[in-house]
Order: sequence, then C-alpha cells, then structure tokens
Amino acid sequence: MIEPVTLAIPKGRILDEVLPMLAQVGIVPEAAFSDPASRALMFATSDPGVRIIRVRAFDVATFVAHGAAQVGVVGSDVLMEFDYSELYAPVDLDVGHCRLSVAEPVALAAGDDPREWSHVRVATKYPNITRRHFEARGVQAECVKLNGAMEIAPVLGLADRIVDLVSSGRTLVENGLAEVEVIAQVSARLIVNRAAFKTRSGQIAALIDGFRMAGAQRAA
Ligand SMILES: Nc1ncnc2c1ncn2[C@@H]1O[C@H](COP(=O)(O)OP(=O)(O)OP(=O)(O)O)[C@@H](O)[C@H]1O
Ligand SMILES: O=P(O)(O)OC[C@H]1O[C@H](OP(=O)(O)OP(=O)(O)O)[C@H](O)[C@@H]1O
Repeated sequence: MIEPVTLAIPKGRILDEVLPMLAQVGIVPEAAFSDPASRALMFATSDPGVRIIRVRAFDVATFVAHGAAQVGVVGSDVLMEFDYSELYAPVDLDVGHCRLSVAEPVALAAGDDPREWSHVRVATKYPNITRRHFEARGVQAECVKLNGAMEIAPVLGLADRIVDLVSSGRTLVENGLAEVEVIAQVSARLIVNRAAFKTRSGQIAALIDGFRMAGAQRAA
C-alpha cells in the first residue's frame, strides 16, 4: 500500500475557508475532525492517499519544511516570516485575505512622518519581516515578540508601534490605533516540501492540480 501524503492545515480562521475547498478536491476528514470532544490531531480522510494534521498556523510551515508533512495550507505572512528554502508554494488559494501593516496610536499618527523614523520599537508576531521591512530603508527596528493581542502593546507602553494583520481594521480602531504603512498583502497558499515533491511527484502533483481546479471553479 502507498504511504498517504500528510497535509498540514491550520486550526485557526483559515480552516473554515479551506474545508469546502478540500471537499471540492475530494478530501473529507473523518468525523473525529469536527468533534469538539476529540483530542486527536491526525485524521484519516475520504481519500486513502491523504491524511490531515491540524496544527497551529505558524507550525504548518515548520512541519512541511522538515518533511514531517509533505503538503500544507498556510498564510503568506507565515511564509514571509520564515522564508524556508525547503518550501515551494505553487498555488495561491485566494482565501484568508488580509494585509500585514504597521500601526501606531491615533494621536501619534496625527503628527508623524514615517520618512523621519530612525529607530522604532515594535510589538509583533513577525520580528523577521519587521526587521527586514525597516532595515530596507535604514530604520533600526527593536522588536518585542508577542503571540497575539499586539494591539494593546502601545497603550501599555510596551512598544510605540505594532506590526500585525489587518482585515476589516476593526481591531485597530477599537484599540485607538491607526494603520500607517502596509508591508504586504496576505492570502493562504498551498505549500509543498521540495524533496517530497521529487520523491512522491505523482501523489503531490495530483493534489496540486486538484487545488488549482478548485480555485478555478470558485473563481468562475
Ligand atoms: N483578520 C484576518 N483576516 C483574514 N485572514 C487572517 C486574519 N488574521 C489572520 N489571518 C490569516 O490566518 C492565519 C492564521 O491566523 P490565526 O491567528 O487566526 O491562526 P491561529 O491558528 O489562531 O494562530 P495561532 O496558532 O498563532 O494562535 C494567519 O497566518 C493569516 O494568514
Ligand atoms: O482587522 P480585523 O478584521 O479586526 O482583523 C485583525 C485581527 O485579526 C487577527 O487576530 P485574530 O482574530 O486571528 O486573533 P489572534 O490575535 O488570536 O491571532 C489579527 O492578529 C488582528 O488582531
């Protein structure tokens, strides 16, 4: 019997948009996947050639880069942060749209000119992207790594600015922040381990084609 391909998917908000896409590709996880009482993390699917692991968004890239999973679904924000050379991202899934932005308190933004910054202290889940973004224009960024609730860092004096995901902009507004720069547009991608793509090309190429076709059908 052929070993199933392991597909890593994030348990956060992308999941709701990805499940219908998986169904279009012919991959429906076993019942335990949607059972809140289940503590299982690995699931068989309706396709005997594919099993699913459900992990944290940032860990999807890690599992696939190390070959523990061969394929995954992850936001392009995570890909930019890690920049793993072992990963190949052949399909933009056109879901999970948001942007990665710099924000600061509304009062600070009123008289602020980003072109005059020389040093910034930034609370973020994305220290690598943040440092790269600021270094590219000669600004030194001191990063405070947080895993969530970045938006309350400025009012509490932890940092004067944040770099975080923005979609509707509601979280910024409700926490007295203004978006001052967009670093990148974000969407979810199908990712593949490069080595696995060579050794298991038949199985993985079929999955890539399935996701491409699902995307084309959604767009039509
Ligand atoms: N407001 C948003 N609108 C659209 N997409 C978003 C938004 N926030 C996050 N995303 C996308 O969803 C991905 C997962 O985000 P989210 O923080 O919800 O996952 P999570 O699994 O809860 O994360 P963690 O495991 O770190 O708690 C992000 O990497 C990003 O690509
Ligand atoms: O612009 P908005 O539509 O308000 O969305 C932005 C928020 O969404 C994400 O957080 P999420 O809700 O995933 O919670 P988290 O902080 O636990 O990651 C992100 O980190 C922002 O806080």
